[in-house]
Amino acid sequence: MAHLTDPHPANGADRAAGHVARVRGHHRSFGDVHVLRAIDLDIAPGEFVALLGRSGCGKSTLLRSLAALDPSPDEEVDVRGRSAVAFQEPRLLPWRSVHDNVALALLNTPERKQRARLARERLEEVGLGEKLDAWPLQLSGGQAQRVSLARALVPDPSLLLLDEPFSALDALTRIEMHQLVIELWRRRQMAVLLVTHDVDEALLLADRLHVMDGGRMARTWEIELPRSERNPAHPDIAGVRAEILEVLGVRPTPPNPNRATDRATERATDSRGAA
Ligand SMILES: Nc1ncnc2c1ncn2[C@@H]1O[C@H](COP(=O)(O)OP(=O)(O)OP(=O)(O)O)[C@@H](O)[C@H]1O
Repeated sequence: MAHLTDPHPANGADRAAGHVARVRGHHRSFGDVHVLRAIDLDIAPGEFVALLGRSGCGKSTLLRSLAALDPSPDEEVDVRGRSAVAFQEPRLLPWRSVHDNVALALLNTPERKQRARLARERLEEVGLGEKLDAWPLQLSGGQAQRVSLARALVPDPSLLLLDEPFSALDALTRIEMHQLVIELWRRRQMAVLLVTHDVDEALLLADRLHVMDGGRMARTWEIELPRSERNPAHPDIAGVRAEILEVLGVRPTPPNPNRATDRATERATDSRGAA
């Protein structure tokens, strides 16, 4: 496992050559408040990148720049191919069926039958083929989040942006969603940028972790260990975890490897100074 402490990783140039996203010297201010300061980030095709940091450090603002939800100069933010976002709240229309919530994202597909087929396929992909006619209010939180993911997959994104999509879910549902996202990422070979407060989630899912602090990239880690071996008790994982918590200013509490839910429930939240 390589620990890259330089905010400008040595292999950044290689990544930039075939990137889906390249951010260079990106600044963003709201009035007098500088929210993003000289951000550099490269995401290669098929990479899984996690973005951690205390509340207000600018994670969602950076994600919004990558999703082109906020305007950014082309020379600062360059995203190739299509990007799509799923948010913490599924943002479904309650008066539309599950199927229609996904089909509505297919407005560029003029033919109704084709829209219906594509919406069904996306919902089957996230394991909701049986819920086409259900109403959003009839769904569990995890199912609603699956619909949100199905909708994000509509444009076949080369970059999927996930803004804390699992943080409102119970621990066991979160574990199922982790499996689903990894399955989708492998099958579709898309890049994923996951914004999360959950250090263990980031360590389990991502190839590369960035910690932001005060609008800057503070530190980067690359995780080369196969996901199947990413046990919280593994010395490499435990070591990186401790380093991340230190950068976040959180006193670590060791996870109990005998309880699967510990990994999902223990979170380094911003509001508490110590865990
Ligand atoms: N449209 C806006 N207008 C003014 N200030 C904003 C706007 N969007 C974000 N900010 C401010 O920018 C800062 C960074 O916000 P951002 O949502 O990016 O942080 P974050 O790291 O994602 O936080 P959290 O983890 O709580 O979601 C915050 O202080 C926030 O209040």
